[in-house]
Amino acid sequence: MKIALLGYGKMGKIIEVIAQSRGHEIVLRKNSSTSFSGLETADVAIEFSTPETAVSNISEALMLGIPVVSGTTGWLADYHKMEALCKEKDTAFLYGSNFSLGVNLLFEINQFASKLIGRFPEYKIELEEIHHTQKLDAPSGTAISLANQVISNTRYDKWSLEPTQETDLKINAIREDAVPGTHYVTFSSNIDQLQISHIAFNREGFAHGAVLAAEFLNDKKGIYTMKDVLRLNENIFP
Ligand SMILES: NC(=O)C1=CN([C@@H]2O[C@H](COP(=O)(O)OP(=O)(O)OC[C@H]3O[C@@H](n4cnc5c(N)ncnc54)[C@H](OP(=O)(O)O)[C@@H]3O)[C@@H](O)[C@H]2O)C=CC1
Ligand SMILES: O=C(O)C1=N[C@H](C(=O)O)C[C@H](O)C1
Repeated sequence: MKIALLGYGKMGKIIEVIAQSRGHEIVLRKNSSTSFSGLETADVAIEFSTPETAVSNISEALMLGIPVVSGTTGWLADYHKMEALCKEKDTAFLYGSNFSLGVNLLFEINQFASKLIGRFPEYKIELEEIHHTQKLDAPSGTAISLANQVISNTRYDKWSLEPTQETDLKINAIREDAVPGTHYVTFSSNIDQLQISHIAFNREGFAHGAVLAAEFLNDKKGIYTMKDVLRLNENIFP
């Protein structure tokens, strides 16, 4: 498969290594100062750039009818525009706030835990994410995905970095040198605490998931998520 990398920073460089080890060819490595030359030859584009440049990068590929896997966070206010463009160009699009297997399993556990524990008002719910100091957005895309799950299952109605109402779900965003990505969801009462978490030891899980998503999207049309790639829609209980 011929892959265009839209964004060639920390993630783009690890994705390159994993893609090549799986027999794929990189036909474009785009950063802030290079052109889109070579994009037209790609079977699929993998986009990890910046919140400000994600929409233009994704649009450029979709306009050419090239399927796009996007992992950039902090641009989701425009998600519906990319969905519409994908449908108009009859191609494929997959966005994931987090491509690691571990976090996608955490999403399944959080869906269940928030539905179950959210029935008991004595438990207050809070989120915390810790990332490296170069990260441009806060809170993380993953924390927003986790928060949206809590909000759809509990009394909380919106997330906030500085909550003012009882129904605001607090997200604590911490920046520390060199942390690849840590997330906690904590359920606390006056007498005890339950907690679920994911701690990434490096960026390989994100990059591996992105390459799996690109392989999945190669022959598809439509809008997909990591649930489709990892077949998490299938009922695992007999
Ligand atoms: N979904 C997931 O699983 C994960 C998502 N992410 C997200 O991915 C994004 C990228 O992360 P990361 O690789 O760590 O960030 P980096 O800052 O290391 O890399 C960003 C890259 O984007 C490039 N860039 C800037 N402008 C453009 C442009 N106009 N067109 C193309 N590329 C451009 C930069 O180029 P230059 O160097 O020239 O400035 C740089 O190469 C972030 O939003 C992050 O939150 C990160 C990890 C996992
Ligand atoms: O910027 C990062 O590094 C990461 N970004 C993603 C996010 O915002 O959730 C995924 C991962 O946590 C690393």
